[in-house]
Amino acid sequence: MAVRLSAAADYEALLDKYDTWMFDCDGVLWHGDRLIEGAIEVLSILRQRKKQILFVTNNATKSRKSYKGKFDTLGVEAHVDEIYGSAYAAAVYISSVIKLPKDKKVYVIGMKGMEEELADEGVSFVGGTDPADATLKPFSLSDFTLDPTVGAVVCGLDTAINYTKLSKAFQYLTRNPGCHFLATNEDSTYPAGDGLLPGAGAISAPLRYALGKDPVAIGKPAKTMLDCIQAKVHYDPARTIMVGDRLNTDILFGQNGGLATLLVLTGITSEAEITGPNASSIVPDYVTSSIGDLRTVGQ
Ligand SMILES: O=C(O)[C@H](O)[C@H](O)COP(=O)(O)O
Repeated sequence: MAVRLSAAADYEALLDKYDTWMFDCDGVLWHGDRLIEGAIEVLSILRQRKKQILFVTNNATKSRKSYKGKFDTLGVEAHVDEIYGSAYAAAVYISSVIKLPKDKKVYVIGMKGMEEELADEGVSFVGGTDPADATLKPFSLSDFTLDPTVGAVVCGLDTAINYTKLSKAFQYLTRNPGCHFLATNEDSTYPAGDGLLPGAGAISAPLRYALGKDPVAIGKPAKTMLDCIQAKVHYDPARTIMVGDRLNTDILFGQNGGLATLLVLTGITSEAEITGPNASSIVPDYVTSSIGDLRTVGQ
């Protein structure tokens, strides 16, 4: 049963209990480019209390460096080595887990952030934001030249997705022997501004349906993301809390990593999913309405 936080003493107790605070971004700290009320103040209180802060996002559209730019624009203090995105995790997975040979490339369905993280890991890639793949003319196999050096396809959120990209990815995954099928994350939707938009999971869905197989998913809730963080940062799981808005990614990620979990109701998960007859089997340790509620603790 989740503990519903409400009194200042509840939040004060959480601050005493946990030294490392991992924050999801979309739906917890902001919606699109709109900060959630109180987010800046709470992060400032945590820093004043000398807490370790990490940002753990499934959004693969930005690299760690470009995410730092978003934090700066929004006036949120953040340092690049505190930011862990699924594009970074996917690039590390390809270079350090799969150990894709240097003469092999990755076909990218995704945006600049994925390309920047692959480049930072020294991984060659094609596709992505290449204008040649942005064409909206009907895809024809006779116009397509298979690149035999493509050894992996990585699929992330791509707001310029089209039939050409899906068809090229399908060719590589069915005609290049041993070609890896990877997804940065599998979020079905994400909160943007005043509503929801299809997430990365909705981008890879056509490929998994056409192929009849699932990709290896890198982001939350997979432990791969936590492995990337543990390779860079020391933290004590017993004194670490994951703050998220989605049960099947953020909260499950925390549980898979042996972390405490705090669900906020400013993003994807609604009250009906945690109480009543249709409540999810994924039960967070704590629930509060918004991250802004923690402002009630003394500065
Ligand atoms: O890829 C997506 O679907 C979205 O960018 C993702 O859902 C947002 O990631 P979050 O910051 O909530 O982990």
